[in-house]
Amino acid sequence: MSEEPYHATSESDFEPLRATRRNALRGAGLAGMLAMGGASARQDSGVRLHWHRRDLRVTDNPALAGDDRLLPVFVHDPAILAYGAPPVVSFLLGALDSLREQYRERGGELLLARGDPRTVLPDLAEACDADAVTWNRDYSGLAGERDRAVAAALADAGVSVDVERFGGTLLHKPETITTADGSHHSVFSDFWREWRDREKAAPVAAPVRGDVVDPRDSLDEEWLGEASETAGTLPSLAELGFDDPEADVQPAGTDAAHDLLADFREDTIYRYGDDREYPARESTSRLSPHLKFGTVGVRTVWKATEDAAAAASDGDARESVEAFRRRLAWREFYAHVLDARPDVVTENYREYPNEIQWRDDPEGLRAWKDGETGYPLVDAGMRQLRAEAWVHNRVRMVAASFLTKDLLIDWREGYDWYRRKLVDHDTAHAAGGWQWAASTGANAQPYVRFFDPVTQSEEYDPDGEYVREHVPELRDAPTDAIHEWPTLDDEKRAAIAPDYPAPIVDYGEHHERAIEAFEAARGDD
Ligand SMILES: Cc1cc2nc3c(=O)[nH]c(=O)nc-3n(C[C@H](O)[C@H](O)[C@H](O)COP(=O)(O)OP(=O)(O)OC[C@H]3O[C@@H](n4cnc5c(N)ncnc54)[C@H](O)[C@@H]3O)c2cc1C
Repeated sequence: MSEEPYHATSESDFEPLRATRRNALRGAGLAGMLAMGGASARQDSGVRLHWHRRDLRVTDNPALAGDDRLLPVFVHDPAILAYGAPPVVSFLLGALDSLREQYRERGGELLLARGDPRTVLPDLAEACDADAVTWNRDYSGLAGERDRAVAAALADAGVSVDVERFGGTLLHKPETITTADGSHHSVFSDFWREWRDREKAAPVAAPVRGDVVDPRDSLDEEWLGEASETAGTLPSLAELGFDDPEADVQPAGTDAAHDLLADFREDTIYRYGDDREYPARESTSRLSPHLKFGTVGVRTVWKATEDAAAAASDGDARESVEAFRRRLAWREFYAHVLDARPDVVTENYREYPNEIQWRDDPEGLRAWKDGETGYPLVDAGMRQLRAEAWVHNRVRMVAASFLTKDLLIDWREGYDWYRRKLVDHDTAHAAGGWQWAASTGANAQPYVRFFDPVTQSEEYDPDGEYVREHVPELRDAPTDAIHEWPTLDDEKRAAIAPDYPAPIVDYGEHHERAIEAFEAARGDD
């Protein structure tokens, strides 16, 4: 089971890179071409190299504001791609295509390189005679480690540049919202009160024509060589080592993000308060992959909530807007937790005196992944995941609870499957969501949480609409039979939907088993 590793490395652990970097660049797309040429920079000065990562937009990007002329670059980094999967990487390529277009409209070009940023960025900074290198901060252990390594590599290469990290990914950086003793909040309600009441920055304007340099003007032709033709060439999924996604992945790019946000802000946000927990009502924003890759800025989303609140017709409508803002706060809460505890990706956040005795159950895990557990709401969610690379939050929780409590399978197995299948996979929210569902996470509740998949189905999919959409075997089943499927007798099940599986576990028995496992972990008598 693979996961973004967290190595507690410090800057001094990185080997000096200059000696090896020419070789490391060979054969790596633009980076390789850069390596083959000589390094004679043009006379242009005042160039700022901006390294795009999860901020694939030009509007509402604080790192792009300023007087220097901008040379943007994205680096396909094998160390990061190792944790990628077809849905996220396909969305990423769509987002890069859109970003490249935005730069072209401004007379510039997005440089697309492949290789180790510790070698690509110093070479490029040297080649364009950059005064500064900027990027927006990300919060995983791997990202922090990479930031330190790139800063060290720039210094080591003797490139005289200012390195500046911006906080464009969040409304409030981790160090600005803390408990009284300066540590991160582990209780969401405390965090929310403080986060909500803080003033929020407005989105910054996009750079205009003239602010952006064309690399063909900034980098010497001879030096740039073939790269001048291919600077904006996107690799294919196959070239990056990925198959096509199994799912129909939602459109990427800034236009798609802004269309979603505009529709949501005009209408859906006012029913978000009442409808957001009902998967069939399609009342959530679907912005998660855009917020993950930054094809929309969070300040822009916040501004939309201000506009919606100002236009709200009554108190209920304003409360609905507030319910959505609370979700944006969850996003930042988990990013702060990850920043403070990068190990939450692989280790329990909450300590139990004894190990939780997870079960090894390959057949149960397979049935869960394939949406064949015989629990219709769980199966609908797992099939939506494969079909759309996205799942409604309520159903993510129910499916995660089923895996970790009813099957008593380690949350890391579920995390890994979601990572491979979700288009919005985000280390912070995935670790936060999985550990919350598994009762190992940042959570104010001292008790072990269970979601009964039958009552969840009755409450949140009362007409069985969501299940019918994703589980065709149950399309013609009466609604009661959908909810009660796990407790129907075999004869009834065979008469109603002969092709849909019987439940793989008895909920009552397995509920008891999970309680015992958590009591043992807590050391209860
Ligand atoms: C087990 C589990 C795993 C999850 N994994 C991810 C993940 O990998 N990536 C991801 O973006 N979200 C994850 N979530 C959180 C949540 O399910 C999704 O953010 C949400 O369903 C996305 O749909 P939306 O954009 O329509 O959300 P909306 O309801 O419209 O919310 C707006 C935005 O707020 C943020 N948000 C909403 N709910 C949460 C939450 N509970 N935690 C953190 N941020 C939230 C997201 O950025 C979302 O796009 C997970 C939740 C669970 C229970």
